[in-house]
Amino acid sequence: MSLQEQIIAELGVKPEINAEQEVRRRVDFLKSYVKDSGTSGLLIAISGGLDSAVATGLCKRATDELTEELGREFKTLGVFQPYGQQPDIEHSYETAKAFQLKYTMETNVEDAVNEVALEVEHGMKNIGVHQHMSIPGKGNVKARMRMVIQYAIAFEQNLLVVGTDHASEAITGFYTKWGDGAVDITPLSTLNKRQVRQIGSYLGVPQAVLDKAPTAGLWEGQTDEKELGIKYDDNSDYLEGKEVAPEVREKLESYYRRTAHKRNAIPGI
Ligand SMILES: Nc1ncnc2c1ncn2[C@@H]1O[C@H](COP(=O)(O)OP(=O)(O)OC[C@H]2O[C@@H]([n+]3cccc(C(=O)O)c3)[C@H](O)[C@@H]2O)[C@@H](O)[C@H]1O
Ligand SMILES: Nc1ncnc2c1ncn2[C@@H]1O[C@H](COP(=O)(O)OP(=O)(O)OP(=O)(O)O)[C@@H](O)[C@H]1O
Ligand SMILES: [Mg+2]
Repeated sequence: MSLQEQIIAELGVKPEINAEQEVRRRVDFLKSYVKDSGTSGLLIAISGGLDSAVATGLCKRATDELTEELGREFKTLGVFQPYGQQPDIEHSYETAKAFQLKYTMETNVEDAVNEVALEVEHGMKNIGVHQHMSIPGKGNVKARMRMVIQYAIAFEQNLLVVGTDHASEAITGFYTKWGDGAVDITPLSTLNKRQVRQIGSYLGVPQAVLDKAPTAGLWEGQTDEKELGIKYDDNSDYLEGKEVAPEVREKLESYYRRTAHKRNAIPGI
């Protein structure tokens, strides 16, 4: 078995999908998990990007169907979490509107993130390091602060935190460990980015969101493809078992190996 075949098997990616069937399967998965968990629904952080828009569509269908079938209300709560001013925040609001979310809120992470950064910089002085936090380091604090706030709200409202990780991110480990990677349930797992977009189009994700370049939004000008040096088309081809250029294969497999610690259970002795 080649490494490509092993990765595809581990991440459970199919070479092609039927959007309608995949949506049904994933909505059913969310419904049965929520029902068994005894919670009141789902919390999804909406960034204005594609993955969270698709997850929002799935969550809303699941909680609407549960409400109808069980005769009591199940919620999908959409949480917008800008750091200061978010230039594309209108896409988050458009997503919530497209899926007719009844419950939304905005929680700005800027002050909390800057407070953490100040404490880190203060602490580092004690070991003789006099510098600001690095841009990627502070980016990870943003992702983790979002997670802290999501879990605080989820606890208060008896909700589960929904993650947006999918196979194209899992293979590269392109998420913050214990940040956006720390969630209760991942309805997009086993899909590559092309398939996430296919499902998004089927669900009615706003066109502007379907068309935009994927970004973590952790610093100005950041895009996934620029940071990783790999196009999602190539990443998706690889996960569909297709032949890709040798340099693409090498890069993907190198990210996969380096980020194994994010996908594995915590090592102990
Ligand atoms: N071998 C090992 N075994 C166990 N743990 C290991 C380890 N190597 C590092 N670590 C730990 O992992 C930490 C590094 O991992 P992590 O903190 O995640 O940091 P890292 O993987 O370096 O950075 C996160 C990456 O994900 C991207 N990201 C973040 C958030 C959202 C999105 C998005 O698409 O929206 C993308 C971000 O742009 C960046 O490229 C180290 O500080 C260390 O604590
Ligand atoms: N500004 C934000 N507000 C709310 N949630 C956010 C924000 N930034 C990131 N998130 C959360 O972190 C997740 C990971 O971000 P990621 O960029 O991978 O997904 P996305 O933005 O939904 O889609 P895309 O990858 O196409 O940009 C998001 O899906 C969302 O749940
Ligand atoms: Mg994004």
